Amino acid sequence: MTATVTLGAMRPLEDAQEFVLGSCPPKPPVEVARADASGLVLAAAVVSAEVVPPFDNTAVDGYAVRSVDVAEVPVELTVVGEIAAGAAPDRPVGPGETVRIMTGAPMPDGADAVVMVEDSEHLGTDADGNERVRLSASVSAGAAVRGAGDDVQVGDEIFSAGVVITPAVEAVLASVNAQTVSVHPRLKVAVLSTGDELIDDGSPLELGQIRESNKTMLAGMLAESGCDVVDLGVVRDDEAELERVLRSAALECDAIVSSGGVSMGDYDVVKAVLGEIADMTWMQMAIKPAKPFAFGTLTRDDGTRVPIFGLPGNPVSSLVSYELMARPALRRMMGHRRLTRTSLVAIADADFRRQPDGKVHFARVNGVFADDGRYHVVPVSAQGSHQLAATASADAMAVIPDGEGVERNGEVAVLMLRG
Ligand SMILES: Nc1nc2c(c(=O)[nH]1)N[C@H]1C(S)=C(S)[C@@H](COP(=O)(O)OP(=O)(O)OC[C@H]3O[C@@H](n4cnc5c(N)ncnc54)[C@H](O)[C@@H]3O)O[C@H]1N2
Ligand code: MOO
Repeated sequence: MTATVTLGAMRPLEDAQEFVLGSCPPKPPVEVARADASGLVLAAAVVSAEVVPPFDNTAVDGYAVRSVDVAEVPVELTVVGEIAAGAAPDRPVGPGETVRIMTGAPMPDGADAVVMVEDSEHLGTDADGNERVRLSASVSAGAAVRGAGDDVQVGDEIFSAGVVITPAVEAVLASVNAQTVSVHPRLKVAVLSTGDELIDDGSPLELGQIRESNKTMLAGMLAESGCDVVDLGVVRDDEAELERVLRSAALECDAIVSSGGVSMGDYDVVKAVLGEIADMTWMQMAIKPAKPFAFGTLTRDDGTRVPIFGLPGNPVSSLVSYELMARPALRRMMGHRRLTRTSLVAIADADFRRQPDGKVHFARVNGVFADDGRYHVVPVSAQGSHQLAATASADAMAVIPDGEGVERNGEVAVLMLRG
């Protein structure tokens, strides 16, 4: 395989994103049990085979009545039975009669409305042994009755392809007895970090060593994106070992995310190995941070192309690169229609000064929705690409176009990082 090295010219972000998305098509649909589908994206519309609610039922606890019997109130009626939720009525309601009924219970024949229990007074048993109640509210036909099918009818297309299976969607699927659904499968994504300087076993650091942190972050971000994560650990600077790990990950996983080794280092094991076994493009993107980025595919024997995202090693750059490059692509593979984070126009509560350098800057910010209804942002305290401590609690990234920056009180586009 040959590696394409883009030197000199920086690639516009949108161009790089389009290039990556083009190699990350949605995974073919699979039929899965509803219980395993939470968070996944429907690949086909769901048409209901059942009605919801399945029968006319009461919306309140009270007395099922014939509405004509309560046209004039107060009125006394004979209580001829009781229907709890889950029970079936065993007799109709005749003139002058009522049935005590609990929320959700089926309406008995004859009754066409329900008087709330708050509007009743239990009178006890009369001389003939009949239980009597006085009702003080007049209700019209249909009052407090939830008709069969007034939520979902047989044949309704309740969800279209592309809908995300949230807990509420899952509940509706349960309510119409959809036992399986056609979805884009959950992605299994391998994550690794590379470099002999990385220590992840808690041992004391020697000069030159640092603690591994990117993989910890990326594994969490992948899980947050709805992927199953396969942690490949820290792979040492050993070509044979890295090749073995990557090849085996490509057999088992739908995508691979690595951090480190994508910049200009004289000799880099990641570059050497990926250049050998995958079809990689090494880019310098016109953004800061996260300028260096690599993307490619490793082709399995069966022809499946497994995307590989080579994120930069600097921790903040790794985070930004994941957000801008890997997350949208992985979401596309999982069938999501909306690939990017929520964006909005915010008010800069501080100067966002910068110098022209041909790049779009992504400043990490904290923000609040203020009383004026606008989102107000200030930069986090440190903006270096090695200063993850400041970025970790950022709410959003402010997009500062090439130029002199944005002045305090000016408008600035932001990409939300959470929520
Ligand atoms: N001559 C140039 N040097 C650099 C350039 C450039 O354009 N020309 N770009 C800089 C930029 S921008 C970035 S970002 C970094 C990207 O470097 P690499 O992706 O090659 O990553 P490394 O060199 O391996 O590491 C960079 C930095 O990050 C630390 N790191 C790496 N992995 C981890 C990890 N898993 N956990 C925590 N920290 C990690 C590593 O120790 C380095 O400090 O290149 C610039 N250089
Ligand atoms: O991507 Mo580097 O992002 O500017 O530190």
